[in-house]
Amino acid sequence: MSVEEDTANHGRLLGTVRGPQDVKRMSGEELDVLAAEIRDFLIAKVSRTGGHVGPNLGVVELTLAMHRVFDSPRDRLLFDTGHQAYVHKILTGRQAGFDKLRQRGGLSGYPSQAESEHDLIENSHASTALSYADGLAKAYALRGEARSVVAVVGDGALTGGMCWEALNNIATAGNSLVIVVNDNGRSYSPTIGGLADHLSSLRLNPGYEKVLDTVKDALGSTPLVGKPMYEVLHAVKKGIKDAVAPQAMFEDLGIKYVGPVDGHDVAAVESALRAAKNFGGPVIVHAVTRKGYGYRPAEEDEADCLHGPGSAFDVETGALLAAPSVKWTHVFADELLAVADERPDVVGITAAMAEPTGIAKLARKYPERVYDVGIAEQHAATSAAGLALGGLHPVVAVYATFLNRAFDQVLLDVAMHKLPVTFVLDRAGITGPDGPSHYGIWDMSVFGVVPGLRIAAPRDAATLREELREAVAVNDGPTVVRFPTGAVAADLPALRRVGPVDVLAESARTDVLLVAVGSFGQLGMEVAARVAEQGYGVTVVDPRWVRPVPAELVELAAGHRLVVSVEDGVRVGGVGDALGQAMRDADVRVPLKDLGVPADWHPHGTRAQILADLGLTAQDVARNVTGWISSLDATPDRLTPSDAAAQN
Ligand SMILES: Cc1ncc(C[n+]2csc(CCOP(=O)(O)OP(=O)(O)O)c2C)c(N)n1
Ligand SMILES: CC(=O)[C@@H](O)[C@H](O)COP(=O)(O)O
Ligand SMILES: [Mg+2]
Repeated sequence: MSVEEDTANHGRLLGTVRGPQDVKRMSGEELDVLAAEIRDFLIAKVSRTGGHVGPNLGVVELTLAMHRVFDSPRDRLLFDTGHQAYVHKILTGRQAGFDKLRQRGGLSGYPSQAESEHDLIENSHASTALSYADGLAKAYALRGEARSVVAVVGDGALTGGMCWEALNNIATAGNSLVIVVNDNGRSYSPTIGGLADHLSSLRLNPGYEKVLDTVKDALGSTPLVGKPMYEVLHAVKKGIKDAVAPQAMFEDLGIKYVGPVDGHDVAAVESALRAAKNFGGPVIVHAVTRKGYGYRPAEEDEADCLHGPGSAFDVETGALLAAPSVKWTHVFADELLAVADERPDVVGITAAMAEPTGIAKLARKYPERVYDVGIAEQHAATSAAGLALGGLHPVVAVYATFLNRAFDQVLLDVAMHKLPVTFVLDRAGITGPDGPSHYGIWDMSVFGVVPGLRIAAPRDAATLREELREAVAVNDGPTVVRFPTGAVAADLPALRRVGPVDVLAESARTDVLLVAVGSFGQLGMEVAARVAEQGYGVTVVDPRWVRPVPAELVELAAGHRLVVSVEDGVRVGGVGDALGQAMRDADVRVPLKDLGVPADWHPHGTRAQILADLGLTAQDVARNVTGWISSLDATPDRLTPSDAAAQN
């Protein structure tokens, strides 16, 4: 089936859209049909690949209006977080790519400059778009370029501190700039905080609740997929008005406010955007939308409106097709609850991701002991410091990649004060579909330099439970427990423990000490088996607490001919690097090879694919180890201290 045929199957009009200019000349009726066809397309495609179906169903009309009012790429359209840019990609000639959405070599789930001149921000971390917009608008003003800058920012992203730093500057700069607040009332779950309450007070304009409910009921009776829903959407075009109301919070900042406008009415959004475009200064257009709009399984998904199913899902129900598995997150959630039952001082913090991080389980039993701070990881870290100063032991659960932005807070607000805060980093290491800005590969290097901070990397469920308990038992400094995405690794019992270090395998020969960090424990066992076939003895160890490097690891190194470390984190400054330094400090002159992730922007794909691309598989590591140890045989004069000691 050709791309045209495939696209046409999702709608006659959609098949004619090759770029933004094709939507500029469409009539209102055609736009309603196109919006329905785009929804049909999104549901059909993303249900096969997984992805951010809920957020994108909520911005169909919004994105159509933006591309009709502005001239991308001369005018710059920015998407905060970027997970809601699928419609933008559909309108900018990338419909054919959706069959390989978020797959290696296929379409990124976020804007990508390599894909299109229409894309700019590739970082999937929230709350950055307004800062980019401020900078861009200043550049165009200074260069005398009459180009519009439009930034779409979600109500969730707006709870991030950077947004307010940007708004403060945007107001002062006074440059022409359009900020579209895509207000669907949710991050994953309902957006928290005073700002969210303020936005909802605007949304509660009686005109909107009634009309949106009418739309919802009408859409509810429409077939989910297939025949376009335009007659229903068409029926609501009339009767929805822009409500241009002065808004103290924003206007006092010096930023004009337009809205709230119904974000599902192309004409209404267009008129608001045109007004904003021509205003000659910064303007906020407050668009009220529904996450998952027009797709009942998403609209009715209490947890997160099908925010981002990680894989294929059933179109009729929205349920994932893959068989459920026990995830690292589930093990953490269960153990945290068990700890909280015993420790009334233990509290939880989430940055708008209670369900994805497992903290929601604690919140369901102890709602008063869990704090959702919004998408505000910096605040989460220092608020945790406050909680600790108040005599509690906070557990801050975030994805590893998102803690990067709170380095200063962890270093100087938590660690310098030697405060008992535990950071649980889910999705540590290579994750896969979300690509480079989601890879949690920096934590063991970046936070490994923090004085007094200890990092644990469990290898399975048993050690996750054990190391979480060890972490919350530490009361003289911060701790980190980090684990990867996906199904938890099978339990891997230790033969014996040397200090904090678990010995997983050993042999009569002590040729190689293989330091398998965290979930690479199983890989280490497979490597040992492969290398043993070549006649060499491998001792496989799991340090468990990887930073600072345990002294016992250095002692074990001294008894071997070669040390190899392998970690799901960047090499530079990683565990292997730190072990090498510790060995040098102890004058242990055994050759060390440290394997890990190169510090680079690695493409999206599956976790397994990316690790294979990086040579982080048992087969590749075994081949390298065998090569290294056999080359040592070939150069007997290069004795190691252990060999020399053995000769005396
Ligand atoms: C710094 C950071 N923290 C957490 C996330 C995870 N995350 C991705 S989308 C999202 C919710 C965004 O809500 P909103 O901005 O309202 O956009 P919507 O999905 O509602 O369109 C979150 C928390 C992130 N991308 N960046
Ligand atoms: C956009 C974002 O940051 C999250 O929605 C992310 O896509 C979730 O990833 P997981 O699928 O690993 O929960
Ligand atoms: Mg939102």
